Amino acid sequence: MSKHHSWPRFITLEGGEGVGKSTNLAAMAELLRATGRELVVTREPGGTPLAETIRELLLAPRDEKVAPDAELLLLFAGRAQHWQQVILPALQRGAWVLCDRFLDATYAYQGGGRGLDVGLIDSLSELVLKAQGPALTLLLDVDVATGMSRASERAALDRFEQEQLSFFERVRASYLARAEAEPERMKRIDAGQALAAVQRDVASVLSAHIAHCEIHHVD
Ligand SMILES: Nc1ncnc2c1ncn2[C@@H]1O[C@H](COP(=O)(O)OP(=O)(O)OP(=O)(O)O)[C@@H](O)[C@H]1O
Ligand SMILES: Cc1cn([C@H]2C[C@H](O)[C@@H](COP(=O)(O)O)O2)c(=O)[nH]c1=O
Repeated sequence: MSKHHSWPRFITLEGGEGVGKSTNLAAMAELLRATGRELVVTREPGGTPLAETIRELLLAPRDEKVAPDAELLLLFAGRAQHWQQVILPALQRGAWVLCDRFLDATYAYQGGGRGLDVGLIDSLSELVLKAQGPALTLLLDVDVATGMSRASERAALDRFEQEQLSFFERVRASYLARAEAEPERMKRIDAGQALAAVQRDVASVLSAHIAHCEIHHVD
């Protein structure tokens, strides 16, 4: 395996369903824009026209059972396109990239939730990302019942949101295990707090990271 490279200006936001990612993304973007650098805000699955088409395929509820391997390959097809066309060029020209979900979601949903072999995810990740990834990941974490009740306030549930609670318990456990294994990169935020407290914690972690990048003049 190649040596891992973390891009300091690549930041990802993760968590289960209804944890408040969309709600917190705008304030995060504002903090990053205040640095005066270019900011690219993007998401996975998606982030390019082709990858957004793949997102539609992945999220649409359907009668046909989707094979977990097929789901995984579709995710990585979209990720390859997104990485090569959007994320990597932005990082190379010195921009911040703020991405709503990335590789950790695959370990959590396809590894934890679907029970796919983690070695398979490692291999696809190596192929597509060549051991590159974010220097900072914020994990918004709340108990599954709270997250699902927040998510279900929306009009229609997508194919993932229609899964059983036990699926989301495995997703959450997998996210938490990753945060515990990589505490420097992946910061858990208690998303069960009132929104103002969540936003304060998010801003504190992000501001510390921005200050670190500025002090150390990272490129
Ligand atoms: N800390 C909070 N306390 C109470 N409600 C919240 C909190 N954070 C977000 N919400 C509410 O929960 C709902 C879901 O939030 P949001 O859409 O930001 O979640 P999400 O993580 O983006 O969801 P998904 O990933 O499923 O799209 C929204 O109605 C939002 O206003
Ligand atoms: C990147 C990624 C995403 N998913 C799932 C997780 C969510 O249910 C949907 C995306 O929708 P949201 O608007 O971001 O909540 O896709 C996944 O299973 N694996 C992944 O790698």
